[in-house]
Amino acid sequence: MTDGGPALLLSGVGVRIDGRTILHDVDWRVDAGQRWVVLGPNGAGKTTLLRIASLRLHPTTGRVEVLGGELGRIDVRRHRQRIGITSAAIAAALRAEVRTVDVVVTAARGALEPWWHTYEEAELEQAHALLADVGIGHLADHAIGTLSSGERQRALLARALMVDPGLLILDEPAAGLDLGGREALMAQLAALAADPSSPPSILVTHHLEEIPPGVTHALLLRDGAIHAAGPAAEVLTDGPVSSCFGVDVQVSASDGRFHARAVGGL
Ligand SMILES: Nc1ncnc2c1ncn2[C@@H]1O[C@H](COP(=O)(O)OP(=O)(O)OP(=O)(O)O)[C@@H](O)[C@H]1O
Repeated sequence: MTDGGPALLLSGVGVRIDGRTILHDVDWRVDAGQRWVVLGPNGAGKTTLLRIASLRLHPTTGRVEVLGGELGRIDVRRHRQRIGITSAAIAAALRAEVRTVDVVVTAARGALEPWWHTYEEAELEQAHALLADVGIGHLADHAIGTLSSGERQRALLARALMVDPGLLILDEPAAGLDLGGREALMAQLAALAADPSSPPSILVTHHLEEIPPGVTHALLLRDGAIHAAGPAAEVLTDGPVSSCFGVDVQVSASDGRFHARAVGGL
């Protein structure tokens, strides 16, 4: 983090592609100690928003500041190195034969293959320690392609943490996991959230059940615009969630977890 400033600051951000508005007038601030969840219907613009937050897309309008650097005035490649990210795109880009520990350590150079760079013993030790932290230390020497989906997600989480990030971005980390895999990941993310030294984070999901305990804030996106944003306990409630998704839902919360179910006829 930088001088107590925001990890992420978006002002008047808009994205237009081929004459179509994908994001519109987004103002958003993520501060130290905050853990955000971003929710919204298919096509709402969540992935586009994450691409901007991770410095992978320039907006058409507005201002983007990440970890103290303003987009347009920073070396984007170097700055990206300070953002830990897990996404299906990274998972898909990994060659199945790469060892799990190499999937983690290569993040230190922004690489996907171990032979492109040399790594110090201390970096390999850190990668092993991170795998142990996320509960899969015993799989360090296994090829990433042999891991279950849940184990792979945890390996990606370790990879994201390898860069000692100032901002952690998790794009649908629980997508496709079975109940056991999802709950193990939720426990892992809850432990991370409970650690005061963890960086601020942004997690995108489609399901309230995939929000880990410890999330502090929520942003609801609809049609490319912010529908609601603020403390999770206020935003993740019947009214805002129902109107965002266009479905009458009842939201319940217990022990830091959220559940939504439709009420009335669909
Ligand atoms: N490169 C692009 N060219 C054209 N349209 C795009 C491009 N990227 C995104 N879009 C469109 O922008 C809208 C928002 O897409 P985005 O992927 O950000 O939504 P999302 O909220 O992540 O959706 P989902 O929940 O389905 O993953 C969609 O209608 C999509 O088709």
